[in-house]
Amino acid sequence: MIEMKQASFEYKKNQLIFQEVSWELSKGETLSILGPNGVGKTTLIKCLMGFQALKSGEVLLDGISIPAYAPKEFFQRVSYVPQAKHIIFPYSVLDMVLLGRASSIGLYSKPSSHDIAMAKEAIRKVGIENLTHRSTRQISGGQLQLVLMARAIVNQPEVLVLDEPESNLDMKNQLMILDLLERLREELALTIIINTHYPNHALRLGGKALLLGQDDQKSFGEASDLINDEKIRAYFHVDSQMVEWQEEEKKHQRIFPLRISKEAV
Ligand SMILES: Nc1ncnc2c1ncn2[C@@H]1O[C@H](COP(=O)(O)OP(=O)(O)OP(=O)(O)O)[C@@H](O)[C@H]1O
Repeated sequence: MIEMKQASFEYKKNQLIFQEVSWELSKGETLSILGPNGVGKTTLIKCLMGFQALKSGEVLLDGISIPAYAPKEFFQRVSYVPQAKHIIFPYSVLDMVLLGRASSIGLYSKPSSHDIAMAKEAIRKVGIENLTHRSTRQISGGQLQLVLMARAIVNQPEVLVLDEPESNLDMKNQLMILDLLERLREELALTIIINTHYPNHALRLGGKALLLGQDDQKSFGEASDLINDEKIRAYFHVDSQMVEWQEEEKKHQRIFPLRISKEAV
């Protein structure tokens, strides 16, 4: 459904950020992108969204290369959720979510009752109806992240791309975001691509993972296979301990960082 094929990118000539990265996702699958700071995760997401042009390789949506799509169609089908910390405008929650309808509303028109109904439905889906008329300046970071998620789903996209949506949130809000992603995936069959610093969030979300590391390291596969003590040492230079347990017939895995690996020093 969406795939990256042999993708390479450089900001400066002959300084590759990533090289020949490939992965593919079916409809309704999740991809977690993991790797140390500065390795190129955000850059890869920018290339995926077409905000940066690849040096070589391509991104295909339903087998068609992104530049072949009219931007309006592409951005209706593939929606991006930025990190909440970058939002500074004093819009109400409803107006912020309506911004997601901007491409359908037209430059000089007012939102129709249909646009407003869609915005309210998106607000309901993420569970923040009580904030509808609040200013986005007067809500918490976790609540703002939910507003941005409502804005991203207002056009009923097929793919949701999120750049570290849980990074500045406390434990409860992190779990709220993960629960919401799981619910949206179930209810809307959304394909989810998430850039995260938390291997445990990738394990919790399940599906696929892409590991990016230094010296052109890269691995793609099932999150539950890929995330293990050996890979955490190789990619993050940290010794870790995987813990597994059974709950309601379901096997769970979480990985705990123990110390900086001696092998890496
Ligand atoms: N606009 C830019 N121009 C030049 N170099 C850039 C630009 N943006 C990022 N870089 C560099 O590209 C590399 C990858 O950056 P990127 O932000 O993609 O990494 P990341 O894995 O998302 O990092 P983090 O986990 O810290 O968010 C870094 O070395 C960064 O300094």
